[in-house]
Amino acid sequence: MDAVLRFSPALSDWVLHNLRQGCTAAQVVQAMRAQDMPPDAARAIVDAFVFALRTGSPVPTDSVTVAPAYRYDASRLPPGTSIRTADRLVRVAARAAQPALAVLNDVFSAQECEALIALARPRLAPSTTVDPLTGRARVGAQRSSLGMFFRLRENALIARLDERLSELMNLPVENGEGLQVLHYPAGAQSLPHFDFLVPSNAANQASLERSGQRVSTLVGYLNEVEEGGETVFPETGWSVSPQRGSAVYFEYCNSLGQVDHASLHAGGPVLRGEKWVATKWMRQRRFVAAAEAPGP
Ligand SMILES: O=C(O)CCC(=O)C(=O)O
Ligand SMILES: [Fe+2]
Repeated sequence: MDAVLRFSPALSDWVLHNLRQGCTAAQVVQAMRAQDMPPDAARAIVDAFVFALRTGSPVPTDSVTVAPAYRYDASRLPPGTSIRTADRLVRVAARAAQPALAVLNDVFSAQECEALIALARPRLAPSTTVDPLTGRARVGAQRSSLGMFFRLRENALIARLDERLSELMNLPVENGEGLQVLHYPAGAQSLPHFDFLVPSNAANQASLERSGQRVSTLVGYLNEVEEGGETVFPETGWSVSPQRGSAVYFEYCNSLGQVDHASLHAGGPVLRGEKWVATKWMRQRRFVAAAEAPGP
């Protein structure tokens, strides 16, 4: 059951100030605990502010609603130090539990990476993010990358990769959104964001009703970045370095439908060279794009 936690507007101003100055959530929680705030209350308050700032929702002024803590299910990723799919042996380089995350090597061959880049390059357009307030695609103030989507199984290569990622992510191919390729030129980045759709935004309702929540992401690295471009998880201090053919996999929606705020992540600035990634997002149910949905 949700509980309401009240606090002074002065505390609200102080939390906001510190987060805007670049303090991490953990640092702000620590400072509140040092002032004898109970740890769970400090965590819930700071979490609500981080969520509001990252999703463009209104920031709390004197109270937050505390939802039950995220319950971690067993990871959908198959166990073991390597995972054999129909056509490939993927090696598990590292796993973390909270958020459920893994670094995977040999997900894509060098030839597959090159082919994906060559197919995507002529179709790139300025990346959009889903506007957290309207739910509509918006050319990104949050991103400075270029992107495109393949249709599910649109050619033999994409069909093979859709199958492989479905096996790794342990959900049907049909639950996947079309593979997205992003290109970050030098200097580009994506700011910290959640991949799940913020349910409180009315404009996300239609997509959530059609296909359910996004539950997991696999970001595959298609080239060697000379410097920078790590995928960073600021809530946990994790950072994954891009390496051609490798991927970072993470989960953020459990069987209760709760979403995990620890999955906040960003594409760090590309300092030298360029960065290409292929991203697969999985839904709770078959993915139905807006264009396929029956009209009103
Ligand atoms: O570029 C990255 O490292 C992260 C990409 C990402 O977060 C996304 O595509 O949603
Ligand atoms: Fe993301």
